[in-house]
Amino acid sequence: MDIIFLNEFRAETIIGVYPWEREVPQTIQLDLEIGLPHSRAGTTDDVADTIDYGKVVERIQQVLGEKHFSLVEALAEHLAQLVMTEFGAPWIKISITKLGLIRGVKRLGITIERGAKS
Ligand SMILES: Nc1nc2c(c(=O)[nH]1)N=C([C@H](O)[C@@H](O)CO)CN2
Repeated sequence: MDIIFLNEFRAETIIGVYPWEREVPQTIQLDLEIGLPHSRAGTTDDVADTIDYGKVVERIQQVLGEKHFSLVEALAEHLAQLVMTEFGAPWIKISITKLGLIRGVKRLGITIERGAKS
């Protein structure tokens, strides 16, 4: 399977379980590996034959501006389902990282994998 990756994609969103987190946007980091349904683009050299990673970034930024989750688990699940259904990815691995939120912990978050990797 061919895999597109997006590393250290940083964006602002409202996320968290505490009242202050419902008011103040936080910078989160997203790391994605997105399986492609086929490897055609390697020979056709045509963006129509792959998943356009620019469009994935735009769509995720839109979601982060519009939807507010409590848990990193829920955000990861939502984005995983979105990329699979809207972009036709058969498999995705996504990590959501909160940065420097808890004293003594540099990064914390979740990694999930959905779909089938061939
Ligand atoms: N498993 C999780 N635990 C916690 C989460 C979370 O998203 N998943 N979130 C919080 C708070 O929002 C935290 O980020 C603030 O310190 C606590 N635990």
